[in-house]
Amino acid sequence: MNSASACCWWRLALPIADELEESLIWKLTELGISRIAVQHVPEKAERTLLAWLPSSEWSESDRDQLMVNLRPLAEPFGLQLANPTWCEVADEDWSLNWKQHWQSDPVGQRLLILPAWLDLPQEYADRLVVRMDPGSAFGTGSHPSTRLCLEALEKNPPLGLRVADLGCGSGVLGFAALGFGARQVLAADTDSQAVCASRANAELNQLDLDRFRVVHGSVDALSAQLQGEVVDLLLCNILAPVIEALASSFDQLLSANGRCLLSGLLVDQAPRLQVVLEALGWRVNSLTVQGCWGLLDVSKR
Ligand SMILES: C[S@@+](CC[C@H](N)C(=O)[O-])C[C@H]1O[C@@H](n2cnc3c(N)ncnc32)[C@H](O)[C@@H]1O
Repeated sequence: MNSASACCWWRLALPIADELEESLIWKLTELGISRIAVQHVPEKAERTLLAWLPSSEWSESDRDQLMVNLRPLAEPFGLQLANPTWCEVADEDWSLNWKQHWQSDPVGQRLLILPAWLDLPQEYADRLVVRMDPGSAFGTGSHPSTRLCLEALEKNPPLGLRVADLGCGSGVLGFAALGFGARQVLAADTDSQAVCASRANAELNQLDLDRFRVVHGSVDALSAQLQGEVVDLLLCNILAPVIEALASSFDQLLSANGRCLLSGLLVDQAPRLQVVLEALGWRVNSLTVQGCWGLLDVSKR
């Protein structure tokens, strides 16, 4: 094996069954791995989960341990994980891979997520187009937790609202919110690559700073940007334990009638999160489910 180098990545390639895709992506994200792609090969009816890990941070024993952590996820489905293939690749491999496998993606009835390098397909000419070049940030719109938010925004458009997007990734939720009528979006992410990707995508969608602004950090960074003002809607697609840890600070960001769309939780985690949120004084309006993922719509009481 090559020695680890700071500019290279370990690329994991793991053939998977359809039903394992969501829980494996969830587990990888929980373990701090956000550079993930799934290759679909329709003619072969199979898919391969790809993940990129910085070589300098993942020793051979760390990678073995990662597989030990992933294997139990197949058990509830009566499946076994295939053997992974690891290879060391250069930085550009990540984005090249996206470009090969990412297609225009209609979401709901009105939205189209369109990769930056593709032309608008004629059949979607009447859709609201969000152009994206996700770089290495999560958020192509294809993950169920993202789709749940996008569909909720379409169903209940944030007309004239000021919106915050916490954990913005590539910025996709904020751009869709603006497309569905939001007045302004303030976004934040703790991953500096996500901040860069969101800025680049804002430019791609020709949004100026009055409408879309992104900052590095979390709730505190949003608060600092707001300078005592508030938003009407908070979008937060992060994992349940993170939402749980941050929930007590959401209140300061929101207006008296404020609402939150909280995604990134597994359906099994919803009851616990609901109890935590209610204890903090939030009213849970609905739980929407897609596969094993859930979205909670909550508002101030
Ligand atoms: C699941 S991705 C969601 C990306 C995008 N909003 C979407 O819906 O597709 C979660 C994002 O939250 C960011 N994140 C994780 N913990 C965070 C925190 N405490 N505050 C702000 N961002 C956080 C991650 O860096 C990642 O970009």
